[in-house]
This record gives sequence, structure tokens and C-alpha cells, in this order.
Amino acid sequence: MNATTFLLDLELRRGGFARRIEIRSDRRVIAVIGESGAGKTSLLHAIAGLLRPARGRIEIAGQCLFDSAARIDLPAHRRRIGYVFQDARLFPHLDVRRNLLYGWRGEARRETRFEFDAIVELLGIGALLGRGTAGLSGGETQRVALGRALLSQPRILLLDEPLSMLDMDRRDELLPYLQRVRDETALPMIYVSHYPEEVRRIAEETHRIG
Ligand SMILES: Nc1ncnc2c1ncn2[C@@H]1O[C@H](COP(=O)(O)OP(=O)(O)OP(=O)(O)O)[C@@H](O)[C@H]1O
Repeated sequence: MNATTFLLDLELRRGGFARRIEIRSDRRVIAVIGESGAGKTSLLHAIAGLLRPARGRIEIAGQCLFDSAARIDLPAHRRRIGYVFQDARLFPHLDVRRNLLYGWRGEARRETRFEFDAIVELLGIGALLGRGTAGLSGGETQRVALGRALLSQPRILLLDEPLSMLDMDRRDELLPYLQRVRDETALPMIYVSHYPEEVRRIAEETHRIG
């Protein structure tokens, strides 16, 4: 991407917590690192429309999602964001296939860029489709969560410490899938982590907050 991909200039407030965050980057894949409590998750929530900044502007890939001065505040469902949480948050009452299909509804069906079969192949989850979520390993769970996020046909992908619940061996297993998603989807991505060595394998540029 040639133009500025990420233009984030905002002030976050949450209870007694207040933080100004300024990130400007023309890279497609950036990482945000910082100590626990620095505001990384809050930043992703603000981008996703789950937390309203006290003031500021959020522009990603040329689209303005929030601008307090211009009174722009797109509702969360119109921001077209794929969000992968630390703890995956799969639906326990649905099998893997239905978890994936949950993302692929409504608007996402009308504008399909990431096809079901292609995503299943990309993430290597074909053998899991008929299974419940309870018996999945941590790495399998996160791959399904990634698939669900991609099938919602996002324009932006936000990853909040997707490896943090995994032990070292499982992290090494999941990383290549994250790299495939990065390389094959061509989506702007923000990758949040505590660990500089992990983000070096994923992101083109790292921003520290806090
Ligand atoms: N719902 C809330 N109400 C009040 N304060 C909150 C709320 N959620 C988070 N905070 C506070 O906001 C600050 C930033 O939290 P946030 O979760 O964004 O940090 P983080 O950098 O993602 O931390 P971690 O790496 O531990 O996940 C913390 O001081 C936290 O206690």
C-alpha cells in the first residue's frame, strides 16, 4: 500500500486509565507492543468500535472509522473488522463448521472475497469441521477463530495476542498459519503482543505504546 495505511491519533479513557496514542504507518502489517495495562486491547476495541475514544481520529486504508472533530463514528458492524481474541471465544454449542459459518452471514455473503473452502484449506482445518469445540487444542481453536474472522469478509484484521494462551511448541505451530494469512489475504493487520521476538516474525513495523 502506498498511501498511509494506519492513521491513529486518539485519546483513550477507561475508568482511571487515560492514554494518548499516535501511530502513523504506511506498512500493511504492524505490531503494537507494550506492557500489561498499556492500553493495547483498548486500542483494538477503539478501532473495532467497541470503545469510543475521548477524542481523535482513526483512519485505516483510506477509510475514516472515527473522527471526533468531524463527528464521524461508524457503528461496529459497518467497520468490517475481523477480530481474533486472545481466548478465541468460539461458540461452545456450535461445531467447527457452524462456528466458521457464523462469520459468513448477511452482508458477508453478498460480498464474498474469502471463500469457505479456500479459508479451510489456508488454515488446514478441513479435518476439524464436524467436531465440537471442546476437544480442540489451543492452536486448532485459534485457527478456527481466524477462519471465522476471515469469513466475515473483513477489510481489516485485528489480532489480540493470538498466541498467548499457547505453550512454546504450539506457538511455533501456529505462526506459519498467521504468516499465510498475512501473505495471502493482503489485509491491513494489527498484531498485538507482549513479545518483540514474536512480532518480528509477523509484522513489518512495530509500535510501542505506554
Ligand atoms: N472495562 C474497563 N473499565 C475500567 N478500566 C478498564 C476497563 N478495561 C480496561 N481497563 C483499564 O484500562 C487500562 C488498559 O487496559 P488494556 O486491557 O487495554 O491493556 P493491555 O495493554 O491490553 O493489557 P494486557 O497486555 O494485560 O492485555 C488498564 O489500566 C485497565 O485496568
